[in-house]
Amino acid sequence: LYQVHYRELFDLWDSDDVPVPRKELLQKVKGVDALVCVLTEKIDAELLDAAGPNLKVLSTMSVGFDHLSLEELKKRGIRVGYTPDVLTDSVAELTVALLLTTSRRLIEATHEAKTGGWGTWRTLWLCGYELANSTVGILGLGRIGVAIAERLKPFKVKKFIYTDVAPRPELASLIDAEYVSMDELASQSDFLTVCCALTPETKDICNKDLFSKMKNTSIFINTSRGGVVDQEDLYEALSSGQIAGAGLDVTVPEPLPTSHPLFTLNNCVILPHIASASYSTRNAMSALAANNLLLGLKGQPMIKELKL
Ligand SMILES: O=C(O)[C@H](O)CO
Repeated sequence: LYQVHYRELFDLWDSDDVPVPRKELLQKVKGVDALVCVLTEKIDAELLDAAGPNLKVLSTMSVGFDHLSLEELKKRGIRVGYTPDVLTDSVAELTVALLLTTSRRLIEATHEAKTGGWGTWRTLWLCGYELANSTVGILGLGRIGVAIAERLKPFKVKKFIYTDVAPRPELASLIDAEYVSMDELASQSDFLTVCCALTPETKDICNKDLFSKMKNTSIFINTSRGGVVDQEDLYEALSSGQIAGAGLDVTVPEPLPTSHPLFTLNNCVILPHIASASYSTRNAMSALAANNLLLGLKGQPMIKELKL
């Protein structure tokens, strides 16, 4: 009985291997009151039209919301829940792991050890860059940027700097970070980590112009969204030695085709968008997404709701 009831009330795409095919989603969404989605689903006018006027609540299991057409949602009076905060620790932890993997060349090193490249101990072999006495730059200071800096501080970082649309003194004071211009961020950072959301303003913000101002000993890290980086410019900067290395957890597109030129570079570490992928965080994200949805359906304030 429970199952029959359940099936009448819910429709679940029960596969973690492939996203729901768009055609199927457009059919199944028809007439629903509420929808939970992840970042692989584009929630745009076409989908909202297919859902129709019953749809009152959308809950995305993500902190990012660049897959949602906020304007279209607002126009239709649809409330939107999302999942900030619960993933901050996991994303910050992975960012530190990716930074160290890139700067200390761990992927190259394990490859050499496994494939016979490990000869005698050599003075400059596989040397990288260390955090001690470095300047770490944060592009877009929010909860995640602060959490990354808090984790990096014990590595004896000398200075934290950040840029954003405007100074964020409250957050910056938590990590003693100095507000600088974009140009200063580029030229002073030994490690530059991107933590901003993808918006029309930040699209391709990490481009030739930024890379050309960076030191050729600096490491670029992105765990936000691939769209903030001009990947052709990044390839150029990495292959010409303009910058020392890059660690990316996000790309355009995702998955990044295995034939992509960035995969040919030893100084580029690419992860498949796993920053929040810990069991506890994904559980917390899904519980928050479900609770946001239920509260929205009851007409109550969601735990985490986007202001449209
Ligand atoms: O937006 C998000 O939530 C991350 O990219 C995936 O956890």
